[in-house]
Amino acid sequence: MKLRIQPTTTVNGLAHALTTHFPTPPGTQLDSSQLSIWHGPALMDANQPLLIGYGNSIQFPATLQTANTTWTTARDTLSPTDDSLSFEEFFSQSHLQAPIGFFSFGFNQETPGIIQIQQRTFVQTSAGAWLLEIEGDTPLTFVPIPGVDPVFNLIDDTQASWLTSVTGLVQDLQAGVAQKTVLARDVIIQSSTPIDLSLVLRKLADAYPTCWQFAVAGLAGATPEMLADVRLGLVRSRVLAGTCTPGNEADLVDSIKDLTEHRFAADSVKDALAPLCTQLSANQKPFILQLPNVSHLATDVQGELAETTVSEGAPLISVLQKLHPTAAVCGTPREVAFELIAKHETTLRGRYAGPVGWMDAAGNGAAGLALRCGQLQADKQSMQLLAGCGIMPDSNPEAELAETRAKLRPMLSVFGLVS
Ligand SMILES: C=C(O[C@H]1C=CC=C(C(=O)O)[C@@H]1O)C(=O)O
Repeated sequence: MKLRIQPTTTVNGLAHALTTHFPTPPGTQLDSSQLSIWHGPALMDANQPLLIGYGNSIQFPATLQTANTTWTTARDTLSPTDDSLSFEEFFSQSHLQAPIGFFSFGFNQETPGIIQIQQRTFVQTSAGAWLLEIEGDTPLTFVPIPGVDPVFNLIDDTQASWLTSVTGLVQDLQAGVAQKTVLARDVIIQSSTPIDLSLVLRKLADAYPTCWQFAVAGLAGATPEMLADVRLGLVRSRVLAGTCTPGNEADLVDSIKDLTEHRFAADSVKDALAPLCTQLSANQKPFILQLPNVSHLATDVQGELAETTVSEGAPLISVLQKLHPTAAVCGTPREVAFELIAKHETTLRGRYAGPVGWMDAAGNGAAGLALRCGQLQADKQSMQLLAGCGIMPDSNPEAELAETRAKLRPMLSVFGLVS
């Protein structure tokens, strides 16, 4: 297949990019299941590209373990058209290797993930903007705008069973089975009309500018946690664990429970990255990341990747294979926590809490942790929203339940479902 790359007009943010480069015919909206987005702030000194993909051209099922070969197959299907910028010219302008793909992997190996290169991909970096389009594909398709305003309904019937699960897990933790385990629960949003994820992400971008907005194959949200940004031989990660409601940060920095919970998560990242890096640094003490709905203890980690990590396959994938699942979404020790999740959690995580992001042909890119998000269902009118908490031996189940409510708030607000 052939790919045409052309410079295009730069835009001022996500909303502007969508209206300028993905205009819909009158009376239609974008089909949420065909939309991929990556948008968000710089992490340390690494600016994030703004990426929007539409039209599911090249789609491969993949797990993190198969991702290297899957990505090589996917990217090698494309060569430039005669009237395209060459891939070398595109690289010299953007520092990205064409083509560019989106991915989203499951929390566990059994869950199918996806790698895809889309029919039209808009790419904007600090150096300019480009459109990457697969030649000769069928025309892009859109869905009709319903004639009536949507009505949203929330089904939140997991609170009681989750409290029971947390109580059982706390007993196991107090008995010394593990030190920390993350437990998640879900709620369902039902809409009277097809959900427009482009609108959802525009609202999240406005309300949560310090988070990374993402959408891949119907999984969409705004995550505050960067699992790994891998570019130019460097890896950067933001680890979050330990949470309070805004205004209670002074207690958070003194809470032994939260500091310990955070240390497990930060150590899991540093320990996984150390063998892959020649040099690794991190904040000595966690800092506070303030979001509108919650504040977190945060640690930023940065490393120089060893030559072997960079030269074998896609470096981002190699890093993710070692990192995932960190103790921010699984627990400590990892294998025991994984078993405790299987024992106590009744939620189907799917791709929630897995890596989600983008990658260029050379395997550089970024993966956020798919948190504060929802999965669009097959009917395109309902979404499963998920939120989890790091449970410790001294966790209070009611307080953890309140924390899930706070973590669900960004997505619920978009639908007007919180007061
Ligand atoms: C698992 C989630 O959050 C993780 C990330 C930050 C803080 C967390 C906590 O304090 O429990 C969790 O480890 C979620 O948002 O669903």
